[in-house]
Amino acid sequence: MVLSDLQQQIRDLARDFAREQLAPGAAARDREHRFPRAELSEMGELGLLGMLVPEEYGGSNTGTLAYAAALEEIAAGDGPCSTIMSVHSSVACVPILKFGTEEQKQRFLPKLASGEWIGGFALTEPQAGSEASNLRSRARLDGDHYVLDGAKQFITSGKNGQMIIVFAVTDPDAGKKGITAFIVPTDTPGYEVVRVEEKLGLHSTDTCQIAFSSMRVPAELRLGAEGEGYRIALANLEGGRIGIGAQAVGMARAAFEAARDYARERTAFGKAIIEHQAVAFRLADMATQIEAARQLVFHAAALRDNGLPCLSEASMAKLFASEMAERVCSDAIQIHGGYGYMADYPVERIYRDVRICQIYEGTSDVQRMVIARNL
Ligand SMILES: CC(C)(COP(=O)(O)OP(=O)(O)OC[C@H]1O[C@@H](n2cnc3c(N)ncnc32)[C@H](O)[C@@H]1OP(=O)(O)O)[C@@H](O)C(=O)NCCC(=O)NCCSC(=O)CCS(=O)O
Repeated sequence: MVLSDLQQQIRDLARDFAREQLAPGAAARDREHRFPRAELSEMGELGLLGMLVPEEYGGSNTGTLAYAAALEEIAAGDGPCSTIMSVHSSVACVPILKFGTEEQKQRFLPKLASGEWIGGFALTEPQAGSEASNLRSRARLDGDHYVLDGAKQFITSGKNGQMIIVFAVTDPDAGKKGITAFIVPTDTPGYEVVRVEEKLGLHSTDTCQIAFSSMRVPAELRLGAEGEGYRIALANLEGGRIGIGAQAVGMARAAFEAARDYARERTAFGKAIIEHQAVAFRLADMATQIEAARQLVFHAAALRDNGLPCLSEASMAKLFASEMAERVCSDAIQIHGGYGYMADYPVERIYRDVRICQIYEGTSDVQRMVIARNL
């Protein structure tokens, strides 16, 4: 897949920003568990947080392929920033764009596209991960408000974000067709961050358990029709999975580049270790796997840009890229030897950050289920 001149320019802008503004502070933010608020504001100013939003709503409207290329670059500079960007763009902005009323689009998209607001997506519950329709959160209509009660788990930007798309059951007898989506500003009374999870990687993102107790959401913030929520969730996760594939490629590439550069510098047995065939072949395999994953991601993105079905292709891209990325990051550590295991070198952090790509927005086995259903 060859990017157009414009897509290359957008990718290069993201690459320069990620190298100059994100990568230098990534280790410190990881160590200090610091949310990248200033960095996100800069990303908003550059148009990187509104890439899937049309200009009329304040976005840069670059399309999914340019978005995937840019997201790879952001991920190569800083995995956590790419997670926030991916969730914000694919599963917070796009649902409003696709299913929102004109009033909802006017009210929320400009703030999201500029980065003034960061968005999230709350489908998962403590008992409902892969079986996403098994929701217990309830929403009942009371006058001109819905009243929401329940809990959500693993919600990116649940604390530091300003708006979350929330899924809850409005008709318990209707199964998957009883789920409804809502746009919930996080300052809504009754929205509570119960805890921010401690986790293996992505330390500068907030991954939250959220509780809603008698949370009153105005009826005009219902997204789509009553009962349409599950379809909205799955349709947007399809796009989200392309983004996570791109993130995985970017983090794998960063680990690969660190290993390649280290192999050029480090000597053993009288020569740079890259001149040893074992190391050179390992690097060649890593580069090949990264390129293969990138092409799967770009292919799914191009299908989506052309309005073509890409359910399986999005799952294939996420599955292959995320599993590839763990192998490549592990190989990158191996090439660094003992130093690769130490926090002084970036591969240790990237290895921790990339692991989640096989889990969130659908585990590898969920992707296999989706692919297998469509064989
Ligand atoms: C494992 C699953 C894929 C199983 O799905 P289901 O069997 O429950 O769903 P279906 O019955 O097939 O579909 C229901 C309904 O939706 C329509 N649909 C499905 N996919 C699409 C699509 N891509 N585009 C449009 N519409 C779609 C389908 O046609 C059906 O409609 P009708 O009944 O025909 O009208 C699924 O459960 C699954 O994906 N599980 C994983 C969930 C997951 O990824 N969770 C993570 C959420 S992320 C989060 O909450 C916070 C973390 S974060 O990222 O911050």
